[in-house]
Amino acid sequence: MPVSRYSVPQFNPYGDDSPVSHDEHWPAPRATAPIHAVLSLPGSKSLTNRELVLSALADAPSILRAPLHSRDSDLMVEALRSLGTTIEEVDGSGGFGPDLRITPAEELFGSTTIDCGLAGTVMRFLPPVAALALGPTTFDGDEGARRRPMATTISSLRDLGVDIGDDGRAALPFTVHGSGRIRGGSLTIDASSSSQFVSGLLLAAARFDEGLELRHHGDRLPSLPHIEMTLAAIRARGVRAVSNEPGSWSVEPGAIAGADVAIEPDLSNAAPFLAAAIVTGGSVAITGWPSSTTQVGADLAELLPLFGATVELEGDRLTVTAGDRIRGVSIDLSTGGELAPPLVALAALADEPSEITGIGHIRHHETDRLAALATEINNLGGEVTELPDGLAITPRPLHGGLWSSYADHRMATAGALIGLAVDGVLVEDIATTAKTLPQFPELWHGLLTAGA
Ligand SMILES: O=C(O)C1=C[C@@H](OP(=O)(O)O)[C@@H](O)[C@H](O)C1
Ligand SMILES: C=C(OP(=O)(O)O)C(=O)O
Repeated sequence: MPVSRYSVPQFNPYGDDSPVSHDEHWPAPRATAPIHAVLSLPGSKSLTNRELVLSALADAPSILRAPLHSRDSDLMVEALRSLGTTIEEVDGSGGFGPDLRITPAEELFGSTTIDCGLAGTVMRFLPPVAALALGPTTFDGDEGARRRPMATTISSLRDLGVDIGDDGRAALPFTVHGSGRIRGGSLTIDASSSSQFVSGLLLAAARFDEGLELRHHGDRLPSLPHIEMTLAAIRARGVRAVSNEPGSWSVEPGAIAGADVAIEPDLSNAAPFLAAAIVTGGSVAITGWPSSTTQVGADLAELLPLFGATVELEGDRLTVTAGDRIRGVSIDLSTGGELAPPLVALAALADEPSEITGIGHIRHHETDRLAALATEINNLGGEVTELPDGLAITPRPLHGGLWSSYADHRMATAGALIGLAVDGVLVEDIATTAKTLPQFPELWHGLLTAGA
């Protein structure tokens, strides 16, 4: 499988030609004055990977403008190419790499192995696509990917009549023996550990003979806005896709249209940058902020004021300005669990205790994020306690030390955020930010030099 220019081994966060090892310890820059910066960010991972899948399943070519180019999106591109989709780079309309032209295959072919890396969107969105291909497709990924829940993807495809072998495994690696079609119909699944189980089925469902009536049965359903994002992306391609009642969705069978889609900036990746304003007593503005969006990162406009900040949206520029103190918060973050790492780091720097709950499912993200955040903040002198579905954070004076990233991009950026306020924080494996934002170290250094 070709290694793309954004893949981790070749990614150098320092901007020169020397190779960067995952073992290198990155001295997190310490802010000595309030940050005042304006920046723009690359495209959304969640939107890019949905649009890539829908484009591959469409009945005509598509163009993605300003898509994300990162490890997760490159893995998706390579996987779809290996199933027969043509994906070409064309002149870029954004500042972060080329646009993409996607020409669907006449017929998708398996007989391939897909490297999922650590990308939830690749491992949960592509098995249904592989079932629509002819021939076997083996899915595998990083060591950490083999620990992520896959049982619902596997059992749901089996319930739809797809052959996934039977070695008793409910995790990567596994092989989908695609027959080129899925009958579809009614299906009940347990998506309590990830909304991606729902999104993966819905994205392919218009290509099932009978479409899909999908129902969730389980004690909770995290990340609902991501399911709304999936439905909106499908509808924008001319397919009827609705949620009839909470926890139930239907997609009618039919052609998925080709489209010309502008990908919004990644608003979840905006979180550490906006939080940097609060940590340093300054202000940070992000340009290209959409006026309406399905991205859960838009909730930062309501979440950051809870920490005492002011948020203003003027045109396409969202500005966060620090208050005179960092307040503690009590938040249920079940809809936006991917925002937890930067918000927990912010809470560790507040002047009163916080509780962030509703996020038991983030134990199944890139790493067990509840354990990882508690361990790393406590190693620096903090007091964070794990709750069954969240964290209790009591701010303590923090000291420098090594911050482990656990191959988790959001752990690495949370360490950088703490390092702004604490001397001597060394972030292990900053290169892991290439999962969704290869430019992170460069943009972060840019924050500190802005206006200097
Ligand atoms: O569908 C998506 O693009 C995503 C869904 C969410 O997953 P979970 O439901 O597993 O939290 C989110 O946390 C992840 O970063 C991206
Ligand atoms: C949970 C995340 O990623 P994934 O898409 O791999 O699930 C994330 O980006 O925070």
